[in-house]
Amino acid sequence: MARQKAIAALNAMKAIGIPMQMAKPVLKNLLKVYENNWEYIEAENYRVLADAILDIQESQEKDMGGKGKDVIASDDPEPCRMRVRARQDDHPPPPSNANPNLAGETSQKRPRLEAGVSREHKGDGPVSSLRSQGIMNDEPSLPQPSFGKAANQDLLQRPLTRQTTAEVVPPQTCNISDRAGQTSSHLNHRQIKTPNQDKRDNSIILKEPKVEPGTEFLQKHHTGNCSSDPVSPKDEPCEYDSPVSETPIAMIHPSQPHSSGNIGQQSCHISSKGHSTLQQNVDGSMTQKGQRNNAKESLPVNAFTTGTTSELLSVQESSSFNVDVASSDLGEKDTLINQSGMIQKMKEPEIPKSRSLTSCSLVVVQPQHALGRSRLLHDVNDICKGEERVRISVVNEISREEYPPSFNYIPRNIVYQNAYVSFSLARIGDEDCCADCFSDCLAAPIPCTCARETGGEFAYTSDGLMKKEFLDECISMYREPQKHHLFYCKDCPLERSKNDVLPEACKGHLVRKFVKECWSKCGCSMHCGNRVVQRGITRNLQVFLTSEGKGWGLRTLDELPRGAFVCEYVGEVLTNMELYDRTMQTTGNAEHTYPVLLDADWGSEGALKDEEALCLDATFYGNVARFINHRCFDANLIEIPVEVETPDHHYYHLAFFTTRKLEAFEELTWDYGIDFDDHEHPIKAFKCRCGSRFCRDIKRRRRRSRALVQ
Ligand SMILES: C[S@@+](CC[C@H](N)C(=O)[O-])C[C@H]1O[C@@H](n2cnc3c(N)ncnc32)[C@H](O)[C@@H]1O
Repeated sequence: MARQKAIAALNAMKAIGIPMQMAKPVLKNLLKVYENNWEYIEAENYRVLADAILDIQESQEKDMGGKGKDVIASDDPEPCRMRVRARQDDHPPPPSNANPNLAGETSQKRPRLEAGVSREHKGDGPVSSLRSQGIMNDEPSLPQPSFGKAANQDLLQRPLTRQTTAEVVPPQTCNISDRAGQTSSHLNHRQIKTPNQDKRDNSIILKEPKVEPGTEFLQKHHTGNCSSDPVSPKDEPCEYDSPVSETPIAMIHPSQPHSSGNIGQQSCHISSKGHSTLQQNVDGSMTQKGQRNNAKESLPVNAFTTGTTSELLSVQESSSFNVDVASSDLGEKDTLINQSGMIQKMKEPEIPKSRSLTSCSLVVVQPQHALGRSRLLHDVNDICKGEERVRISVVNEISREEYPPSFNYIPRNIVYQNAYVSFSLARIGDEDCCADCFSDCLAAPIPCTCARETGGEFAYTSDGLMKKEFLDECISMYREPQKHHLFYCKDCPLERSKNDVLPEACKGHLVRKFVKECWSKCGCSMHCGNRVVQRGITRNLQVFLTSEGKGWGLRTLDELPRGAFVCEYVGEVLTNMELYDRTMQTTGNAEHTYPVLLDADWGSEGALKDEEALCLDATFYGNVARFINHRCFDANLIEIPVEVETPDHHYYHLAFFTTRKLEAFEELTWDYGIDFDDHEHPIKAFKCRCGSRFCRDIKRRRRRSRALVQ
């Protein structure tokens, strides 16, 4: 509840132009001052909050000799403590539950704006916009808090008569705060409840019946006049209790394509010279990545383009390590390439300085236009734009002229901005590599040090599959998390990101099994059997429009054995704080992909800093995994953490392996871990059409129907 209130407050500030980073620490202090009495903070559309921010802004401007109008408060609330003001007695009294220790020091004094400091002349700052919207009046009618010890005392010296609710002007409905619930940060963490999160919430939804080995739910559909006669997923037939009205976002397309041009985005393709990763080429040979690929043309990508999709993209035959870097909406380049070939963003106005650029490997600028717009810019013959070793086609056998919304295809994760992901060789100690190995580690008589994460045994067979025992344990961990170990942070970065003001206690993180692959500092070759995920996609896959109304999906074109690596979940690496900010800014259109929390082994790293609490978001930059639809419980893929370039357990690759043998043309599915029972969640989960007999959503709907009948 407090979290939602905090989000609503921050949203209200945002609506009047006060960035969240500025509002957060002030709100935090206000809550202390008012002892979490939201009534006062919410009154008059968060008037006290806006006033307090203004005070700080004024104070900072004053401290800077009036020069700095655009001072942005850092996360450190220290500056808030710098001023103590006395207000005149024209305001209602403070909350009665204010610090009882100071109750004796009653005074009629109350904090106020400094005499002679007019808020009116502050010109174009957020608060003047507030005032222009009629949200702030000149005459304050509520307690005006100051901050810091002295300020607190000053505030608390007022008569301890609690203001009645009648005296408090109820907050007006702010257009943003209505949406706040829907766009709050925790939505993604909570919407995508991993099983461990389910456990955290004491939910019983994961106590699903275990799938009987070999159980299959066959019902084959023929989807249109597909030349290859694809077989639909082996889903059990499943009735839906009402027609689904929600149009999958993926099916929304610009109604009126315009002529091509470059509206709002330029892109350039830059090699990652600074990286020491190896890449296997299509022909199987290895090249050191990092050479500039001049051959690859930058393709302007924008929301409105004419022409057929296949005409619009030139497909590169060679696999390259390119990164799309977008410039700002204004078209100005706001990226730079540093000497080591890394891409860095030059300006990001709303990110506090305290979250400086760390040793990120790559930095991608968020294409601002991308939020919620569609572009018809896919090569239907290869949605990967030549970035993978295989081509992945797009087929639509259901409707005409509809292709997936545009996104930037990336074959590897890329740091958005603040995430701490360091791929330096120096950080890989002897215990994290097998420098003395040669050729294929799997062929050696004794497993090398790289097998340590998997209990001294390699996780892969010599056929490149996940070993049965390892896979079984991973599946059990995912499907029955209650049987496995949970780690509880003392100060949980995930909770901090959801609510910096009043973080809740850690709900627990599942300590999951890891695979450690050999890498560049190891002595073995790229053909070593302990390198599977880093080779990228090798299976023949296809993006297709599902017939069940789930939007686009991904399927295998060939039979796949159990334990086969299919693809990695690739996206932008974000801190959870960034995800919070991003989600606050995005509209509902961004919901078609699901950020994934990278919290598999937080326990091994002690207290994590915000820049180490990471997640992946494939909404704007991602690979084919962004098309994998959800299936409750008995999905045919499972994601397994794989450590490759860094021994850090806060960053790893999330690799999808098959949980059973798959037929050709079966849809690939993955259990997002959504808790369909989570009614408090600000964002409604989609109506699940997974078709599984264990569907949690169908069960929920059945329960609800039964309850209504009784
Ligand atoms: C990661 S995307 C998967 C790709 C998506 N279908 C598309 O067209 O881009 C997740 C979204 O797909 C849809 N989706 C995934 N699984 C679904 C399911 N089991 N039932 C209904 N919709 C589903 C939902 O709209 C969800 O927000």
